[in-house]
Parts: sequence; structure tokens; C-alpha cells
Amino acid sequence: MTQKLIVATPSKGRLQENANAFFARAGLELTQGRGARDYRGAIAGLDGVEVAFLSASEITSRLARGEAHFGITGEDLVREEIADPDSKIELLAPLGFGHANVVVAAPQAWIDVRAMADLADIADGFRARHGRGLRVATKYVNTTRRFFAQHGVGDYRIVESSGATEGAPAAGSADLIVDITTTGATLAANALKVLEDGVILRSQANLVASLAAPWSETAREAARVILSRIAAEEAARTTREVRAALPLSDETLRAAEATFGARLRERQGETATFACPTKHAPALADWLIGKGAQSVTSARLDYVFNAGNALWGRLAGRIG
Ligand SMILES: Nc1ncnc2c1ncn2[C@@H]1O[C@H](COP(=O)(O)OP(=O)(O)OP(=O)(O)O)[C@@H](O)[C@H]1O
Ligand SMILES: O=P(O)(O)OC[C@H]1O[C@H](OP(=O)(O)OP(=O)(O)O)[C@H](O)[C@@H]1O
Ligand SMILES: [Mg+2]
Repeated sequence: MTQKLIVATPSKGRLQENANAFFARAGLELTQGRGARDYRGAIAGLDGVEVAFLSASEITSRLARGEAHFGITGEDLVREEIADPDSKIELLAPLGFGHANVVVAAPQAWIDVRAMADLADIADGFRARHGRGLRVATKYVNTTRRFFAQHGVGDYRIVESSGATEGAPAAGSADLIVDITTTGATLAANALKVLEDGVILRSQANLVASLAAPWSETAREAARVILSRIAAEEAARTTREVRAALPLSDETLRAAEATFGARLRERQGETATFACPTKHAPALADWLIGKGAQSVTSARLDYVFNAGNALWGRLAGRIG
């Protein structure tokens, strides 16, 4: 049987737009089935691929069950929803969007509680005074249990909350919360503060591969092609082709590489073309002018394909 490669991508929420842009940059055009409610699609020009449009949380559980080969989801969800993630999935690449911290936050009015150790200290007295233990509102149940155990906080109860978690302390349904935050605006609006050592995880969206999925020949070949495009786009984005005419000694070339990470790609007469990390291209240009170049150009590249495909190499090593 030819089992297609299933790629799961967010169909709603914070990650959707950025995930679409990520695939588009890599030259992978996602097409969606007829109705707007159809959650299945394809990638233009790639036969062995089926795309599933799902929520980030559903993507995570399908990766764990091996019902999708690739998925885009937040690391926070991977750590929360998958027991022993290292054996079930591979985080192939952080994607630079969907940044959010999972944090422990308490009412600002709790002036004696600044750090996790203070929380451990008040937990016992809290029961004596209030006749019950601390209540923590969260949807990150497993993450909370692990983190509280590491910090010696034992006497508490979790109140599961799937929405408007930040409102729970003011509403009286919990004493503190564990939730995700980016700007901190929602916490501030609810008069909550993050404990000093209360950042549990700095999360971002990742390209995740399932180790449990059926890796047929068809799925492998499609995965190899997709990962080579993704790697080529990433290499292009992080590289500039910098060109200048000037006399170049071996010593100058060595200095360009050592100082700016710029490697000579081609030389024609006095004109040299360097492949330079994007972040160092302006400094390299300055430096080349200092060495006698009259003008320096820097050009973007669409794709840089390399014979070795490190992303695929890593995945292939794990799926055997
Ligand atoms: N404020 C935020 N800023 C950036 N990324 C976030 C933010 N909130 C959540 N995320 C990331 O996006 C993931 C999905 O969250 P999002 O709120 O978009 O999901 P959703 O599809 O709306 O589902 P839910 O209804 O459970 O919130 C989170 O797990 C996290 O990785
Ligand atoms: O720190 P901030 O920038 O204020 O962001 C934090 C908020 O963003 C997310 O909610 P979202 O907007 O996704 O709504 P939801 O709770 O309905 O998912 C998260 O659950 C927080 O409530
Ligand atoms: Mg949300």
C-alpha cells in the first residue's frame, strides 16, 4: 500500500497565518479541498502528500499517535500533551513564530510571594488559614505537576480551565494560574504577576515529525523533498551574496571568513562573490570598501540547495 505523507497544519488560531507563510516561503503551496470547511488538502505539484488542517492541539495528539507525519505546533503543547516526547516525535526546526512563555502567575496583591520557594512556604499555612489547599487554574495540567514537583510545592489542587484562565483568581475559582503569555497584557489586566523563577517553558512553533507514523517509501520520498525545500529557503534567507571588485590576498580572504563568516563563492578577474551570513553582510560591505572596493552589492537568493540535507538526515536517522 502506498501510504501518503500527512502534513498537519494549523487551521485556526495564532499559528495559522504564520504557518501558511512558512510553507509559501519554502515554495510549498498548500491547496485546500472544496468547501472552506473541508479540512483536507494537498501541496501543489507533490503527489504523495495529504494536508490536514487542524487545531494546534489536535495536530500534537495526531503526531503522538502517528496519524500525521509532519505537523506545525507549539512546543508548549508537545511538552503538555505527549508523555515521553523524545520517543514519539522529533522537533525538527524551531520556526521563529508563535513565541509564548508558559508561566506561573499569582495575584499582584500577594506581596510575600515572589518566587516558587515562597509558594512552597505558604502552601501549608494556606490550608490552616483557608481550610483548603492552593488551587491552580490551568490547561497545562501535566506541565504544572512536573514543575511544581521540581520546586517542592505539594499541597495544591488543579482546577482545569480551558479558557479565560487569567480571570480565575478574581472570580474566586482559583488562587493562581499556569498559562501562556506573550506580551503580558492579559496578566496585567487581571492584576497577576509572573513569579521570578516561574517561567516554565519558552515556547515557539516547531516543525515536528512523528516517529510513530507509518513511514512508507512514498512518505519518505515526499518528506525528503519537502525538507530539502525548507532547508533551501532557510539557507537562502540567512545568506546574502556579496559582490565587490578589489584585489584579494589569501590573507584578506581568511580575514573575511574569520570575521564575518563570509566564504568566497566565485572569482572572476578582480570581482569576488562571497556567501555571507545575512546578519554580517552590511559589516562585510563596509570592510570591503575599507580594503579598496569602490562599490559593494548584496543580493538576496531565492533558494540555496545543498547536496547534503541535514534536516532529512536527522529524521532519516530516527525513523530507521
Ligand atoms: N498569545 C500568544 N502569542 C503567540 N503564540 C501563542 C499565543 N497563545 C498561544 N500561542 C501558541 O499557539 C498555540 C495555539 O494557541 P491558540 O490560542 O492559537 O490555539 P487555538 O487554536 O485558539 O486553541 P485554543 O482554543 O485552545 O486556544 C499555543 O499552544 C502556543 O504555542
Ligand atoms: O500575554 P498576552 O499577549 O496577553 O497573551 C496571552 C493570551 O493569549 C492567549 O489567548 P488567546 O488570545 O489565544 O485566546 P484563547 O484563550 O481564547 O485561546 C493565551 O491563552 C492568553 O490568554
Ligand atoms: Mg488561544
